[in-house]
Amino acid sequence: MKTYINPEESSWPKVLERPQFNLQELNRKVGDILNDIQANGMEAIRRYTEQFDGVMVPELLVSSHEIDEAAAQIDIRLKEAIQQAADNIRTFHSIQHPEIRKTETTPGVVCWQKPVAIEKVGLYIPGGSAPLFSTVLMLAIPARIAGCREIVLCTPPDKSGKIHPAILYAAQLVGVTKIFKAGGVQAIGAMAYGIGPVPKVDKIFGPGNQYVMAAKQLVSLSHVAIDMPAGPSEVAVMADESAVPAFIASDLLSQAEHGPDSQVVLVTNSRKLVIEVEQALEEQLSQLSRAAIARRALENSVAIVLDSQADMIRLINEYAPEHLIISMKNYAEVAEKIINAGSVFLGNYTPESAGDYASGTNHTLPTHGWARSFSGVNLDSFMKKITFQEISRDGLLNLGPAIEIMAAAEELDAHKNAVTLRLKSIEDSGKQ
Ligand SMILES: NC(=O)c1ccc[n+]([C@@H]2O[C@H](COP(=O)([O-])OP(=O)(O)OC[C@H]3O[C@@H](n4cnc5c(N)ncnc54)[C@H](O)[C@@H]3O)[C@@H](O)[C@H]2O)c1
Ligand SMILES: N[C@H](CO)Cc1c[nH]c[nH+]1
Ligand SMILES: [Zn+2]
Repeated sequence: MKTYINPEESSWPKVLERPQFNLQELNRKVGDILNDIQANGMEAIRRYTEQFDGVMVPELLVSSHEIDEAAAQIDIRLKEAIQQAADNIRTFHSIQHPEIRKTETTPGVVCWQKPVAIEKVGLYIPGGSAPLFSTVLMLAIPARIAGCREIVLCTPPDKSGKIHPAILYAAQLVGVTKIFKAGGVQAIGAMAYGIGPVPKVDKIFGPGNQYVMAAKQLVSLSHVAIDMPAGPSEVAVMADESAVPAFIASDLLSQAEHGPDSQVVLVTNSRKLVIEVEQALEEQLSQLSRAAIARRALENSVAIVLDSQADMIRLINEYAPEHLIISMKNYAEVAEKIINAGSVFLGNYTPESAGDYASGTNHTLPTHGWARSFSGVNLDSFMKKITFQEISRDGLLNLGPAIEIMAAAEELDAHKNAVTLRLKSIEDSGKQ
């Protein structure tokens, strides 16, 4: 981790720069694969699965036998943990149900908005370097609560053509309707276009590596909606002298171990803390199975010392981290001033892993600064809203003249006429 002491504000964008992809090259490569999939369907999907996942998969659809087999392989303690996490995720997302509220905007003019589930959703579950079965819970539980009719899941097969049993177990537990062995761009193309046994879905959800993220963005230009750009994981920690260096190191490493393109950031007003965190990082790294990945992510990462708390807050809002941990004495006060972050974790006893797995909040969150404008996945993500209105005769008498004047001013006679004809009929019926 590189350390910066009171960097000039003008240099913050450079200091906070995220690992860059060659976007043009990435989009060209991913675009070519998508075109091939559109043109050659299943043959292309099998070919790319062999090329990128190293396995030929004759049948994409996971059978009920494979699902039963997986359930038998899961340890009872893992099943209980998954159940506890699922219950909390269900509780937190259930309270997000929007109310239907009618309002009378003008006497006789009643308007309301009704949330309706998106019918067919596609969930992408990363599987390249770790089987993220927790992401199954994060996506399928709100999809079920929203009432989505078809919940399709794609995830890459391993070298023997199998899917990790915990992914299959979690998927059947929370009501995924079909599971397919497809990863990366192949999976996104299959769900966007509807290829072979994979149905075309209306919206694709889920995180993934740079290829998955680029594919989601490309198919969203013309074929399907997507949740948001959710790419390589990141965390920022704001800490003062009340923080525990070992806890901070563990939180930084928990996101660094996701992938070499992850980024972690420490912002503090204490130089001593930076030194202690660096020592703790070294101690903990030696015990991690994914130490090599985490070390590479730490090369993208920074510790920043800022003497003023107001500057710390401004810098974090500029960075807009996917996850933010606030380990400061006055964390509640600081949290109030955060305007750009995917998910915020308060105090010394709230590790970011809690949100990754089991506290109930969603871990599919905007990365790469997209937290400035996107929310993480929530119940609303699986719904669209239809507006309704009903206007009575009196209502049209009250509102009609304004519509006529506005339509005339926009020189749209037919629009005006749709009101004028009705007003005239009301007038005529009053004369009889
Ligand atoms: N933001 C979030 O909410 C969130 C949540 C969980 C995970 N993540 C991130 O998701 C990512 C998961 O990445 P992953 O790689 O482990 O799994 P992945 O499933 O996203 O990607 C694996 C797939 O990438 C494709 N691929 C690999 N090399 C390729 C190449 N050269 N060209 C084209 N396609 C290629 C393969 O088809 C493979 O199946 C990590 O970066 C992690 O940080 C983010
Ligand atoms: N931290 C990831 C989101 O950025 C989610 C995750 C899944 N499993 C562990 N962590
Ligand atoms: Zn994580």
